[in-house]
Amino acid sequence: MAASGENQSSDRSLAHALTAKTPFLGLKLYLVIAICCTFLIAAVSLLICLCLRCSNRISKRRGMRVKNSSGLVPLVCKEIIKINDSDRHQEDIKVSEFEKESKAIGNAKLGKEIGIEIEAKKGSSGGSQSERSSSSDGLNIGWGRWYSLNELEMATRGFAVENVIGEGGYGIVYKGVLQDGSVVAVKNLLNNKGQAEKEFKVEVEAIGKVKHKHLVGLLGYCAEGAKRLLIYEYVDNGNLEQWLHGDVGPVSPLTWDIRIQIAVGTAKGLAYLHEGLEPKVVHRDVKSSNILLDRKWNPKVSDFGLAKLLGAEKSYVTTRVMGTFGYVSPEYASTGMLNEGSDVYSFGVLLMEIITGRNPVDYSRPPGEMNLVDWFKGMVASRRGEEVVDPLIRLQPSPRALKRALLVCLRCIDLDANKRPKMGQIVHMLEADEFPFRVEPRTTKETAPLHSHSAVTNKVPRPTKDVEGDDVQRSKRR
Ligand SMILES: Nc1ncnc2c1ncn2[C@@H]1O[C@H](COP(=O)(O)OP(=O)(O)OP(=O)(O)O)[C@@H](O)[C@H]1O
Repeated sequence: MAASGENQSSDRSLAHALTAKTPFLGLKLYLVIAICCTFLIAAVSLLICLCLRCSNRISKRRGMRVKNSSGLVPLVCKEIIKINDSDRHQEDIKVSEFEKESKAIGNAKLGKEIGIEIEAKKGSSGGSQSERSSSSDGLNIGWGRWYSLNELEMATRGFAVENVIGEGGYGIVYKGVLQDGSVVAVKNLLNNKGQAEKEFKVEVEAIGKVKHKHLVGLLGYCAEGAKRLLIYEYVDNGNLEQWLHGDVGPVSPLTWDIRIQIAVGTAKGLAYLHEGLEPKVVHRDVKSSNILLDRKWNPKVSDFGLAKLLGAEKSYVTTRVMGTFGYVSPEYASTGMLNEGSDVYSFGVLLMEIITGRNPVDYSRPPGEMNLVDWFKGMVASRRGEEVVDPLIRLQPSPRALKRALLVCLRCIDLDANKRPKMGQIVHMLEADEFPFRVEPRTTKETAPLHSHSAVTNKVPRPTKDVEGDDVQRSKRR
């Protein structure tokens, strides 16, 4: 009884204490306790949430490391190192532009590869410094790889003067030997902010994926700090300009057949850029110093720095006029309107240069001969076509072969860009024995003299399907 009385009195005093007012805002004790408990629960929940997010991030990072260690995607690119959280929003914008670009490029494989690169860019911003520096060496980037500056310095013996192969408008080109013994050409782009970097981006993104036996392959690039370098396959026999205009002695090693082989290979490389890619690529700087040669005189078109991607739906793009004096088509020079017809014109000038051994513009010649195109047209118009052949060619071409080559030149430089043949047609024209002769009346046409451009194109049948297309094959078989 006494015990139960004690219990009752302690319950009463507890209830009294709980309902008693506290100094905290005059609230009753049980209310204060309830508020404290709520705060505590909220704080604990918040803490648990934070821990969960943290562990999620760690496991994501681990997952990425595993993926990267398989070599599927590069962990980071040096360019990405500079990205910090404050740049994050900016970077997201860049990535979406990048995505747009990859869509514009249109090539499914290319888009996929760029997609991988975007993933790598997005994921890399959280990587540690040690991860970044260790992963920058020799990473596969789908079409090529990133090279470290250190690796290139070793390859070129510290960019030694003795390793310089040449110098172009955008930088110095060095010969380099990589650690695995492979020889490369390293183009060290001038640190000229606007242009060089722009060229760099165009080349890297657009040309890296382009592989063709008559195009100089881009193997990869290096971007460290302000340095921008492009690494190309090394082509070991100089460029066409050196062989045409250099001191080769009284007889050129470039025979007529070799010259035509060079012209055909070049045309094939350009045809691939214009017709084999979607969207097409216009080279914009077709000229003899951009035709590299191997020991068997196989040509490789180089220097895609000026390349501009054309959207499939566009027939031309308007852009700032670039290219090299003497090779630029009149409509491109005057309006800046560029399409593959401009490359065809430049190819026509290049073919004239190959045939004649003359520079497109040569101020050391008499006034009437300074401009190759004008002189050439004049010579053909006055039926002196045989006289335009390079005097350093010992064995003259047959009249038939010469006529074919001269006619291709004239077709390429047609002032009406729409009338110029496509590069693919040019390949056929240069290779087809029948061109520009019909199969039957060959004997009579063969002896016909060459006339001026317009006269020739009127008299001789234009290379329609009969000459350029399937029918060529048929007539050959016949
Ligand atoms: N992949 C390569 N392999 C071997 N030599 C090369 C290679 N790329 C360039 N060269 C050499 O380096 C020289 C400079 O090349 P680059 O493309 O920079 O300039 P360019 O074509 O002479 O002039 P521009 O910049 O006006 O087009 C070329 O003349 C060429 O002989």
